[in-house]
Amino acid sequence: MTAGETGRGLLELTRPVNVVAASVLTFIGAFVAGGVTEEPVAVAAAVGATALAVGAGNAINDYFDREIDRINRPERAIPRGAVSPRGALAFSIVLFAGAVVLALTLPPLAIAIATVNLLALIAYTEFFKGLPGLGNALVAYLVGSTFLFGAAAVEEIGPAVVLFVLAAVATLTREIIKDVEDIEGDREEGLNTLPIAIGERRALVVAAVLLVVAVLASPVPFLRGYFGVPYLLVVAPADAVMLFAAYESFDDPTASQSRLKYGMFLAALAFIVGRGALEVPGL
Ligand SMILES: CC(C)=CCC/C(C)=C/CC/C(C)=C/CC/C(C)=C/COC[C@H](O)COP(=O)(O)O
Ligand SMILES: CC(C)=CCC/C(C)=C/CC/C(C)=C/CC/C(C)=C/COP(=O)(O)OP(=O)(O)O
Ligand SMILES: [Mg+2]
Repeated sequence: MTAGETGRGLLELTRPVNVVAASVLTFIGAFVAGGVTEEPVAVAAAVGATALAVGAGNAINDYFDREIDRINRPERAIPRGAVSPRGALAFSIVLFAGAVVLALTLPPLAIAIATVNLLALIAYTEFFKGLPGLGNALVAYLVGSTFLFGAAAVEEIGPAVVLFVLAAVATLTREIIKDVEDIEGDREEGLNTLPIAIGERRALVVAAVLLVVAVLASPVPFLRGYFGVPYLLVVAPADAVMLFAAYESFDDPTASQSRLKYGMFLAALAFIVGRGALEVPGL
């Protein structure tokens, strides 16, 4: 294995797309709270802590999942031999340490959120992933919490709570669909995920109902005055993509979970556009 292949493997372990996306969510939390210009250093520290924590969480997840991934995802860095399990664990520990250092520079509520999240990231795979729905709910909380974390960094949590709920419910939907996709490997490993516990179709119905609830609630940030009218113009197509993905999940969970992720990214853009529109007179 060359140094370049190992380096690429380590980068891959972090799931850089998720690292960037989660970091953007933390920024949005601070942006919606109106604190980016007043507290740029705190916002940068919160975004950095999120990036390092998500990278660490993904790396330690692949370390703990290395046997499942030999079945479900043999192309991943550890099963294909690009990174050793011990190397992945050491890399994760370094990233976790960096997240702690940055989080400790933040206000008490942000430190509290980071403490819960870092412990949850370490505990997720070993203790929660195999519990029907609980593992999914923990990942959903983690994703939604990024908005709270960014808002807590600038000490104005209010508007982020609605975004927390929307992101958590949409992520819960996607996590359930991902478990349907991974059901064979999870079953081999003795994990009692929701699709294994209640059946694939029932799990997909639960996922679809959750998403419909989130979509119906998606106008709330506009109704509460957190976002301007342009928010509705961007969240509407995002809602349509996510609803189609939920419908698609019954036939093709792989395509569905991927499309759902893009719909959620578009919804995150709607949050940025919606809050930015309030700064533009007349919008
Ligand atoms: C209805 C409505 C308006 C919903 C809002 C949806 C929203 C803004 C969701 C945020 C989701 C998002 C952009 C998450 C960031 C990416 C991330 C950290 C995902 C969580 O990763 C866990 C996942 O299981 C990893 O698997 P994979 O993504 O396949 O690598
Ligand atoms: C704000 C702070 C301090 C932290 C943010 C924490 C966040 C946003 C975490 C995002 C969610 C995350 C990275 C969870 C880690 C565990 C993980 C990758 C769960 C999904 O993995 P599996 O259920 O094993 O499925 P796959 O590995 O096939 O994706
Ligand atoms: Mg995994």
